[in-house]
Amino acid sequence: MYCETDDELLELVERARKYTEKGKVASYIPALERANQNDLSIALYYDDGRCVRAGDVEKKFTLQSVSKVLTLALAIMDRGEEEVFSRVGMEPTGDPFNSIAKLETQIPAKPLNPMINAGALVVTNMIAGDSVHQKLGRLLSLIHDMTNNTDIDIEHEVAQSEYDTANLNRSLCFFMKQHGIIQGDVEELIDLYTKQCAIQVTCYDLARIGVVLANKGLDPQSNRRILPERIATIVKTFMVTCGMYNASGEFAIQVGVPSKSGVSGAILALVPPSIGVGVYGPALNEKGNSIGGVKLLEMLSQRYDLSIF
Ligand SMILES: NC(=O)CC[C@H](N)C(=O)O
Repeated sequence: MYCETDDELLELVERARKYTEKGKVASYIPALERANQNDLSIALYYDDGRCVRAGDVEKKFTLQSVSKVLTLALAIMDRGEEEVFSRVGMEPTGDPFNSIAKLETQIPAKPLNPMINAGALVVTNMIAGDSVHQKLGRLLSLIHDMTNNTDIDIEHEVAQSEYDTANLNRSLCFFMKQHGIIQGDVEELIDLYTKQCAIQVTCYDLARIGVVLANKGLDPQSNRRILPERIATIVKTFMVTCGMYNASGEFAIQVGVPSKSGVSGAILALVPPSIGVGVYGPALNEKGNSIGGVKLLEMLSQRYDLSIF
Protein backbone atom coordinates (compact mmCIF):
# COMPACT_ATOMS: atom_id res chain seq x y z
CA MET A 1 0.00 0.00 0.00
CA TYR A 2 1.29 3.46 -0.87
CA CYS A 3 0.60 6.92 0.46
CA GLU A 4 -1.87 8.33 -2.05
CA THR A 5 -2.88 11.80 -0.91
CA ASP A 6 -1.33 14.99 0.38
CA ASP A 7 -3.71 14.84 3.36
CA GLU A 8 -2.49 11.42 4.51
CA LEU A 9 1.03 12.79 4.41
CA LEU A 10 0.11 16.03 6.17
CA GLU A 11 -1.26 14.13 9.14
CA LEU A 12 2.13 12.41 9.59
CA VAL A 13 4.01 15.70 9.15
CA GLU A 14 1.95 17.37 11.86
CA ARG A 15 2.59 14.48 14.26
CA ALA A 16 6.32 14.47 13.53
CA ARG A 17 6.57 18.28 13.72
CA LYS A 18 6.20 18.12 17.52
CA TYR A 19 9.67 16.60 17.72
CA THR A 20 11.30 19.59 16.01
CA GLU A 21 11.08 21.43 19.36
CA LYS A 22 13.57 18.98 20.84
CA GLY A 23 16.18 19.44 18.10
CA LYS A 24 18.74 22.11 17.31
CA VAL A 25 19.48 23.87 14.03
CA ALA A 26 23.15 23.46 12.97
CA SER A 27 25.26 26.48 13.85
CA TYR A 28 28.85 25.44 13.12
CA ILE A 29 28.23 26.69 9.58
CA PRO A 30 27.00 30.18 10.58
CA ALA A 31 24.68 30.68 7.57
CA LEU A 32 22.69 27.53 8.43
CA GLU A 33 21.61 29.00 11.75
CA ARG A 34 19.00 31.21 10.07
CA ALA A 35 16.77 28.18 9.35
CA ASN A 36 13.36 27.92 10.99
CA GLN A 37 13.44 25.28 13.76
CA ASN A 38 9.86 24.10 13.18
CA ASP A 39 9.98 23.64 9.42
CA LEU A 40 9.17 20.12 8.27
CA SER A 41 8.20 19.03 4.79
CA ILE A 42 8.21 15.97 2.57
CA ALA A 43 7.67 15.04 -1.05
CA LEU A 44 7.17 11.53 -2.45
CA TYR A 45 7.81 11.05 -6.13
CA TYR A 46 6.50 7.88 -7.77
CA ASP A 47 7.92 6.34 -10.92
CA ASP A 48 4.67 7.01 -12.77
CA GLY A 49 5.23 10.75 -12.28
CA ARG A 50 2.77 11.26 -9.41
CA CYS A 51 3.95 13.40 -6.53
CA VAL A 52 2.45 13.49 -3.04
CA ARG A 53 3.61 16.28 -0.74
CA ALA A 54 3.07 17.98 2.59
CA GLY A 55 4.54 21.05 4.26
CA ASP A 56 6.37 23.80 2.44
CA VAL A 57 7.91 21.62 -0.27
CA GLU A 58 9.04 24.57 -2.37
CA LYS A 59 11.31 25.87 0.40
CA LYS A 60 14.97 25.79 -0.59
CA PHE A 61 17.80 24.37 1.48
CA THR A 62 21.35 23.21 0.80
CA LEU A 63 22.35 19.60 0.15
CA GLN A 64 25.26 19.47 2.63
CA SER A 65 26.19 15.80 3.10
CA VAL A 66 23.48 14.60 0.71
CA SER A 67 25.85 15.84 -2.02
CA LYS A 68 28.24 13.02 -1.06
CA VAL A 69 25.96 10.51 -2.78
CA LEU A 70 26.10 12.46 -6.03
CA THR A 71 29.83 13.18 -6.02
CA LEU A 72 30.44 9.48 -5.39
CA ALA A 73 28.37 8.56 -8.44
CA LEU A 74 30.23 11.13 -10.54
CA ALA A 75 33.69 10.09 -9.32
CA ILE A 76 33.00 6.43 -10.10
CA MET A 77 31.79 7.42 -13.58
CA ASP A 78 34.99 9.46 -14.02
CA ARG A 79 37.58 7.10 -12.54
CA GLY A 80 36.03 3.66 -12.30
CA GLU A 81 35.32 1.59 -9.22
CA GLU A 82 38.82 0.26 -8.82
CA GLU A 83 40.55 3.62 -8.58
CA VAL A 84 37.88 5.18 -6.34
CA PHE A 85 37.93 2.32 -3.83
CA SER A 86 41.70 2.20 -3.78
CA ARG A 87 41.49 5.64 -2.11
CA VAL A 88 38.34 5.31 0.01
CA GLY A 89 36.93 2.28 1.84
CA MET A 90 33.50 0.64 2.04
CA GLU A 91 32.98 0.17 5.79
CA PRO A 92 30.89 2.10 8.32
CA THR A 93 32.86 3.84 11.07
CA GLY A 94 30.50 4.24 14.03
CA ASP A 95 32.08 7.68 14.48
CA PRO A 96 30.61 11.17 13.90
CA PHE A 97 30.75 12.39 10.29
CA ASN A 98 33.58 14.84 10.85
CA SER A 99 35.78 12.61 13.02
CA ILE A 100 39.52 12.54 12.36
CA ALA A 101 40.24 9.70 14.83
CA LYS A 102 40.30 6.67 12.52
CA LEU A 103 42.52 8.36 9.95
CA GLU A 104 45.36 8.09 12.41
CA THR A 105 44.68 4.56 13.57
CA GLN A 106 44.12 3.15 10.04
CA ILE A 107 47.20 2.28 8.04
CA PRO A 108 47.30 3.57 5.33
CA ALA A 109 45.30 6.70 6.28
CA LYS A 110 42.52 5.76 3.87
CA PRO A 111 39.07 7.00 5.00
CA LEU A 112 36.70 4.16 5.81
CA ASN A 113 33.84 5.24 3.55
CA PRO A 114 32.71 8.03 1.18
CA MET A 115 29.88 9.27 3.44
CA ILE A 116 32.08 10.64 6.23
CA ASN A 117 33.75 13.98 5.55
CA ALA A 118 37.25 12.53 5.13
CA GLY A 119 35.99 10.04 2.54
CA ALA A 120 33.83 12.60 0.77
CA LEU A 121 36.78 14.98 0.46
CA VAL A 122 38.81 12.20 -1.21
CA VAL A 123 35.91 11.50 -3.57
CA THR A 124 35.55 15.18 -4.50
CA ASN A 125 39.31 15.20 -5.12
CA MET A 126 38.69 12.59 -7.86
CA ILE A 127 36.05 14.49 -9.88
CA ALA A 128 37.38 15.13 -13.38
CA GLY A 129 37.80 18.68 -14.72
CA ASP A 130 40.38 21.41 -15.26
CA SER A 131 39.06 23.85 -12.68
CA VAL A 132 36.73 24.11 -9.69
CA HIS A 133 34.25 25.79 -12.03
CA GLN A 134 34.33 22.94 -14.53
CA LYS A 135 34.11 20.19 -11.88
CA LEU A 136 31.20 21.93 -10.23
CA GLY A 137 29.52 22.41 -13.59
CA ARG A 138 29.72 18.67 -14.22
CA LEU A 139 28.22 17.91 -10.80
CA LEU A 140 25.44 20.45 -11.36
CA SER A 141 24.62 18.99 -14.73
CA LEU A 142 24.28 15.49 -13.21
CA ILE A 143 21.92 17.01 -10.64
CA HIS A 144 20.00 18.87 -13.37
CA ASP A 145 19.53 15.56 -15.19
CA MET A 146 18.40 13.69 -12.08
CA THR A 147 15.97 16.38 -10.97
CA ASN A 148 14.89 17.51 -14.42
CA ASN A 149 15.44 21.01 -13.05
CA THR A 150 18.12 23.16 -14.67
CA ASP A 151 17.55 26.05 -12.26
CA ILE A 152 19.42 24.31 -9.44
CA ASP A 153 22.52 26.28 -8.41
CA ILE A 154 24.75 27.16 -5.48
CA GLU A 155 23.71 29.29 -2.52
CA HIS A 156 26.85 31.39 -2.37
CA GLU A 157 26.35 32.77 1.12
CA VAL A 158 26.20 29.27 2.64
CA ALA A 159 29.22 28.21 0.57
CA GLN A 160 31.24 31.23 1.71
CA SER A 161 30.14 30.79 5.32
CA GLU A 162 31.35 27.18 5.33
CA TYR A 163 34.53 28.05 3.44
CA ASP A 164 35.41 30.67 6.05
CA THR A 165 34.97 28.23 8.94
CA ALA A 166 35.91 24.79 7.50
CA ASN A 167 39.05 24.34 9.54
CA LEU A 168 38.29 20.79 10.62
CA ASN A 169 37.76 19.75 6.99
CA ARG A 170 41.01 21.55 6.10
CA SER A 171 42.76 19.51 8.81
CA LEU A 172 41.38 16.27 7.36
CA CYS A 173 42.67 17.30 3.93
CA PHE A 174 46.14 18.27 5.11
CA PHE A 175 46.42 15.03 7.05
CA MET A 176 45.43 12.99 4.02
CA LYS A 177 47.63 15.02 1.70
CA GLN A 178 50.59 14.22 3.92
CA HIS A 179 49.73 10.53 3.48
CA GLY A 180 49.32 10.81 -0.30
CA ILE A 181 45.55 10.09 -0.26
CA ILE A 182 44.65 13.60 -1.45
CA GLN A 183 46.42 15.34 -4.30
CA GLY A 184 46.69 18.96 -5.40
CA ASP A 185 45.76 22.18 -3.71
CA VAL A 186 43.81 21.87 -0.44
CA GLU A 187 42.19 25.33 -0.68
CA GLU A 188 40.86 24.48 -4.12
CA LEU A 189 39.44 21.21 -2.82
CA ILE A 190 37.77 22.97 0.13
CA ASP A 191 36.37 25.54 -2.30
CA LEU A 192 34.82 22.79 -4.45
CA TYR A 193 33.60 20.77 -1.46
CA THR A 194 31.94 23.73 0.26
CA LYS A 195 30.24 24.65 -3.02
CA GLN A 196 28.96 21.10 -3.60
CA CYS A 197 27.53 21.16 -0.06
CA ALA A 198 25.85 24.52 -0.78
CA ILE A 199 23.89 23.34 -3.84
CA GLN A 200 20.35 24.49 -3.20
CA VAL A 201 17.34 22.24 -3.75
CA THR A 202 13.75 21.61 -2.63
CA CYS A 203 12.20 18.43 -1.19
CA TYR A 204 10.69 17.89 -4.59
CA ASP A 205 14.16 17.91 -6.22
CA LEU A 206 15.43 15.42 -3.63
CA ALA A 207 12.48 13.12 -4.24
CA ARG A 208 13.20 13.27 -7.99
CA ILE A 209 16.84 12.25 -7.34
CA GLY A 210 15.54 9.44 -5.13
CA VAL A 211 13.25 8.02 -7.77
CA VAL A 212 16.08 7.89 -10.33
CA LEU A 213 18.19 5.90 -7.85
CA ALA A 214 15.20 3.71 -6.94
CA ASN A 215 14.68 3.06 -10.64
CA LYS A 216 18.27 1.79 -11.01
CA GLY A 217 19.65 4.96 -12.60
CA LEU A 218 16.93 5.44 -15.23
CA ASP A 219 14.79 8.55 -15.43
CA PRO A 220 11.37 6.97 -14.80
CA GLN A 221 9.55 9.29 -17.16
CA SER A 222 11.82 9.52 -20.20
CA ASN A 223 13.45 6.13 -19.55
CA ARG A 224 16.78 7.82 -20.24
CA ARG A 225 19.77 6.30 -18.45
CA ILE A 226 21.37 8.87 -16.15
CA LEU A 227 23.56 6.58 -14.04
CA PRO A 228 24.85 3.07 -14.79
CA GLU A 229 22.84 0.54 -12.77
CA ARG A 230 25.95 -0.69 -10.97
CA ILE A 231 26.72 2.84 -9.72
CA ALA A 232 23.13 3.34 -8.55
CA THR A 233 23.46 0.08 -6.61
CA ILE A 234 26.75 1.12 -5.00
CA VAL A 235 25.47 4.50 -3.81
CA LYS A 236 22.21 3.01 -2.49
CA THR A 237 24.18 0.45 -0.52
CA PHE A 238 26.32 3.16 1.07
CA MET A 239 23.13 5.03 1.93
CA VAL A 240 21.96 1.97 3.89
CA THR A 241 25.25 1.23 5.65
CA CYS A 242 26.57 4.78 6.25
CA GLY A 243 23.98 7.31 5.05
CA MET A 244 22.69 8.45 8.44
CA TYR A 245 26.17 8.84 10.00
CA ASN A 246 26.64 6.84 13.20
CA ALA A 247 22.87 6.35 13.49
CA SER A 248 22.71 4.22 10.32
CA GLY A 249 22.14 0.94 12.18
CA GLU A 250 19.24 2.20 14.24
CA PHE A 251 17.75 3.96 11.22
CA ALA A 252 17.96 0.72 9.19
CA ILE A 253 15.91 -1.01 11.87
CA GLN A 254 13.37 1.77 12.44
CA VAL A 255 12.93 2.93 8.83
CA GLY A 256 14.74 0.43 6.61
CA VAL A 257 15.16 2.38 3.36
CA PRO A 258 18.34 3.78 1.75
CA SER A 259 18.71 7.36 2.99
CA LYS A 260 21.28 10.14 3.22
CA SER A 261 21.10 13.08 5.56
CA GLY A 262 22.78 16.47 5.66
CA VAL A 263 23.28 19.03 8.45
CA SER A 264 20.92 21.44 6.71
CA GLY A 265 18.17 19.01 7.80
CA ALA A 266 17.87 17.41 4.36
CA ILE A 267 17.17 13.70 3.92
CA LEU A 268 17.23 11.96 0.55
CA ALA A 269 15.49 8.58 0.77
CA LEU A 270 14.08 6.06 -1.65
CA VAL A 271 12.05 2.89 -1.74
CA PRO A 272 13.16 0.55 -4.53
CA PRO A 273 11.99 0.24 -7.21
CA SER A 274 9.53 3.06 -7.47
CA ILE A 275 9.53 5.84 -4.84
CA GLY A 276 11.83 8.78 -4.26
CA VAL A 277 11.52 10.73 -1.01
CA GLY A 278 12.74 14.21 -0.10
CA VAL A 279 12.52 15.50 3.47
CA TYR A 280 13.50 18.81 5.02
CA GLY A 281 13.49 19.63 8.72
CA PRO A 282 16.44 21.75 9.93
CA ALA A 283 16.18 20.93 13.66
CA LEU A 284 18.73 18.15 14.20
CA ASN A 285 19.13 15.40 16.79
CA GLU A 286 22.40 14.76 18.64
CA LYS A 287 23.82 12.72 15.74
CA GLY A 288 23.20 15.55 13.26
CA ASN A 289 20.14 14.06 11.52
CA SER A 290 16.85 15.94 11.09
CA ILE A 291 14.93 15.07 14.25
CA GLY A 292 11.49 15.63 12.75
CA GLY A 293 12.58 14.11 9.43
CA VAL A 294 13.71 10.85 11.02
CA LYS A 295 10.46 10.63 13.03
CA LEU A 296 8.45 11.33 9.91
CA LEU A 297 10.25 8.60 7.95
CA GLU A 298 9.72 6.16 10.83
CA MET A 299 5.99 6.85 10.81
CA LEU A 300 5.80 6.65 7.02
CA SER A 301 7.74 3.39 6.88
CA GLN A 302 5.62 1.79 9.58
CA ARG A 303 2.30 2.93 8.18
CA TYR A 304 3.01 1.87 4.59
CA ASP A 305 5.32 -1.05 5.36
CA LEU A 306 8.23 0.41 3.38
CA SER A 307 11.24 -1.33 4.94
CA ILE A 308 13.30 -3.18 2.35
CA PHE A 309 14.37 -5.77 4.93
N1 LIG B 1 26.99 16.23 7.82
C1 LIG B 1 27.02 17.16 6.91
O1 LIG B 1 26.03 17.50 6.27
C2 LIG B 1 28.34 17.76 6.75
C3 LIG B 1 28.46 18.67 5.57
C4 LIG B 1 29.14 19.94 5.90
N2 LIG B 1 29.26 20.74 4.73
C5 LIG B 1 30.50 19.67 6.53
O2 LIG B 1 31.41 19.29 5.87
O3 LIG B 1 30.67 19.82 7.70
